[in-house]
Amino acid sequence: MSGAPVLSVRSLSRHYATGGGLVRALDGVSLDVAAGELVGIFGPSGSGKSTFLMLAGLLENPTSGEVWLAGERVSHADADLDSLREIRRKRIGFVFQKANLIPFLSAVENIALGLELADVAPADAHAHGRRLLAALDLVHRADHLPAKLSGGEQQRVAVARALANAPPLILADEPTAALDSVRGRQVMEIFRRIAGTRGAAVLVITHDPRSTDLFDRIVHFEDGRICVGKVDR
Ligand SMILES: Nc1ncnc2c1ncn2[C@@H]1O[C@H](COP(=O)(O)OP(=O)(O)OP(=O)(O)O)[C@@H](O)[C@H]1O
Repeated sequence: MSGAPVLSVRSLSRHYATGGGLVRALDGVSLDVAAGELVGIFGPSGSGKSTFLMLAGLLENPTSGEVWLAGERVSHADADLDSLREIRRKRIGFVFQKANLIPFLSAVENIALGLELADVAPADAHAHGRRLLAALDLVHRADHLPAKLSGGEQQRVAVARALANAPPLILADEPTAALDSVRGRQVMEIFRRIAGTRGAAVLVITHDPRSTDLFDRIVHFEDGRICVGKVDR
């Protein structure tokens, strides 16, 4: 459906039954994110940010509520996670705190791998990987193994890998937490660029208040909910 938000989350909850009682990790969160939007997710530790990203990213089912992608309901309490794998692979790019690159593959091979698994010819996958690395000022490191790259370079490779199949939705969970402020800023600026030039919807969980100027919108989580009154800057 054209015009629909890239991501629409409706009354999403995730509860865990633990020995100590019911944990309401996420408790009725609704949020729409449009194409081209860069949204920052802030909130104290344990406020439900990562849980939200896992559910929005179709990595877990909610206890209740729904996740819609481009106007299509894809996830709900009874959704079959296995059947969501294909949607996840094609339509969502993930970046986590650690780059988690495959150590015995070069930077460009790390990016190309997912494309090759999706039946892109190896030569095309590698050429595309190099183009992405060039866009992130990293093409001179294309043939290096991850161990030869700095933390910031590894994280940029991870961003390139997430972009490889041009997903309309990028979800990043504290992608700059392991980086110094300069490199962290670089990575955040790349997300800004991706939203602006590729029209991707990008959600980034961060604790770093130094990047707030880059976001179109900031959402604050507290106790598994979005803080009303703090939704927009
Ligand atoms: N599998 C689980 N079982 C029980 N409780 C859980 C589980 N996963 C998360 N929680 C709880 O849900 C709440 C929200 O956790 P979540 O990881 O989403 O918070 P967060 O805001 O991402 O925190 P941080 O900033 O520290 O990463 C926390 O109280 C956490 O302990």
